Amino acid sequence: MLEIKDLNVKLKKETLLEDINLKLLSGELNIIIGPNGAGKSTFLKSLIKIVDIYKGEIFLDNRNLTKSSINELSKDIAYMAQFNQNSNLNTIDVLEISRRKHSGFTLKNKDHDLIEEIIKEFELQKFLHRNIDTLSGGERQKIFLAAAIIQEPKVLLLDEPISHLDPKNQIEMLEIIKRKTKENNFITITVLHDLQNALHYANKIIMLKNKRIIDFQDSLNVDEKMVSKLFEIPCKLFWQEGHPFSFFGHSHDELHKNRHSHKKENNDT
Ligand SMILES: Nc1ncnc2c1ncn2[C@@H]1O[C@H](COP(=O)(O)OP(=O)(O)OP(=O)(O)O)[C@@H](O)[C@H]1O
Repeated sequence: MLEIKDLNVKLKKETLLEDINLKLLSGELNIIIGPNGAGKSTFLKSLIKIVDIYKGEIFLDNRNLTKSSINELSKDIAYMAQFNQNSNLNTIDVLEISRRKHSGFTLKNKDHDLIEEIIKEFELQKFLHRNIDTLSGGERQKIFLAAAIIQEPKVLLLDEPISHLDPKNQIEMLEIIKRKTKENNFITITVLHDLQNALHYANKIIMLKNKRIIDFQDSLNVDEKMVSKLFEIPCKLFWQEGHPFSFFGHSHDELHKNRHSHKKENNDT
């Protein structure tokens, strides 16, 4: 279990996170949703100490991580950033370097087997010896996701891991994240802007707004009122055959009415 107690983050005089309290379970996918600038990325960064914690404590399986350095934390926590930096490395180098965080400098046969497995799972064969700086945004995002998962961490932190992917790749990556979380008992925390995918794949939804957690729910219990309050826009939400559908504040003004009737006329002729 990852237990976060009264976590506060300040940058100079500005408070970026206030009184965050959470208990997150192994084997569960927790998805953070919330408006731009709410503090979602800052929260992930505070757990891996890219930003300093001003107040509060973090416990992993009752071990106090609050005073651990980034290097110590990276044995237990893998982090995929929202914006990938250029690195001038080939894909295979990125995967091998990531696996070393788990197994130490000398990789064994079983590490190479796992790397092979991940390459197939993420369909990275074509890019193995390509410099990742030359790859597309989506290709790169898949590699960094594979690199985070291959560390087999206790805690997996993913900041908008599918933002550059097409719909098929988005679904495939979310399926992999969910399955690996369960199989490997990861405590996964993912930031996502897509509400439908968040509700479909998450075990738990963390709602972050104005530096605070305003709700923490089983994804099946999330309702329209909570989402409308979070994003300050009317939201319609319904489930069909196990799939959530959401619509945000569409206005039905003259402009839209004209557009719809125009479309209907075209279809009629
Ligand atoms: N290094 C920094 N210096 C100044 N302000 C910062 C810094 N890092 C973050 N902030 C501010 O803290 C707030 C939270 O930022 P954060 O990136 O955590 O938001 P977010 O919820 O991830 O937003 P988004 O959905 O837009 O990615 C923002 O107002 C941001 O401008």
